[in-house]
Amino acid sequence: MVHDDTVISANGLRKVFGRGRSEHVAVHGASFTMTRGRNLGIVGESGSGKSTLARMIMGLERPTAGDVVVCGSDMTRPAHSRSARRERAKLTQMVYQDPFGSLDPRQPVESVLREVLSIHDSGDRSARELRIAELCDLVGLTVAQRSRSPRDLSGGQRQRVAIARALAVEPRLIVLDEAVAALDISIQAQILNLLTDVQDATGTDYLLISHDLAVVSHLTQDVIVLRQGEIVEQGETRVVLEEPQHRYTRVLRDSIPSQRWREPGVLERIALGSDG
Ligand SMILES: Nc1ncnc2c1ncn2[C@@H]1O[C@H](COP(=O)(O)OP(=O)(O)OP(=O)(O)O)[C@@H](O)[C@H]1O
Repeated sequence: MVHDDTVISANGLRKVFGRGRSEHVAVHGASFTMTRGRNLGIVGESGSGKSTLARMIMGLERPTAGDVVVCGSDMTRPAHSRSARRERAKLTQMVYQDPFGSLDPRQPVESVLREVLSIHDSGDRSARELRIAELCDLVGLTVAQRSRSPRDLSGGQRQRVAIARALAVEPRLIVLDEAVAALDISIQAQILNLLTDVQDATGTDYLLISHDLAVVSHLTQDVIVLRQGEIVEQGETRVVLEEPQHRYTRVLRDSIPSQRWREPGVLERIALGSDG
């Protein structure tokens, strides 16, 4: 049964690519629930099916079997009409590892946001300009940075633009697909802190795909562990990381050289420059 506070309800989600001898099962019957106010992490090594699972949740990949409902909307069916696609965009937005996945390198930041707002927002021109300023303030882009294009910004600034672009639509859920993986550790910490502030301000929930358990433990309350397309463990992030029940989770956890995910607040300390 789907409750009002259910953000994602996935039942037996399965994805098979190719046919015959080239058939590959990327996701084997994944079932789980994500609840409002509890960010969910999906962890697993490269090729374990994290992005395929996320793409099915967003309605970008059609499942071979099973179904997924996001905030009451069935994402299994293709969204053919423009209004259906617009409705879907208001449910979920994605922030990628490479911001150029959602940004034109040459389009100035303000123009990116203006375009998104004009598609999704019925407000007038002056309301849109106010909203652009509000979004840039929220993600910490200076006035000078707003008139630049993404190719003239740093990696961290570009990720701020990608986050502002996602927020412009006021989605119920933001999917962060390795969104901080390409950033230096101190910039990574700044963006994670920004994501926490944005969540406090907007109430958007996050689905976080990451191979980095420090990032997962910083931002999520619940976690799913994927191995070769199968969920081998799921539960509260703290419990799963502290007391993994599955051997694969232990291997993932122990493969982090410094075990730094254990230290509460380690990312904040790095961001503040007080971590040795
Ligand atoms: N369009 C596709 N056609 C065929 N195989 C695919 C396709 N997309 C993904 N796969 C395969 O499905 C498996 C899961 O891929 P997926 O990208 O979901 O993994 P991932 O866990 O996100 O990996 P990474 O962390 O490296 O991004 C991989 O073996 C991949 O090669």
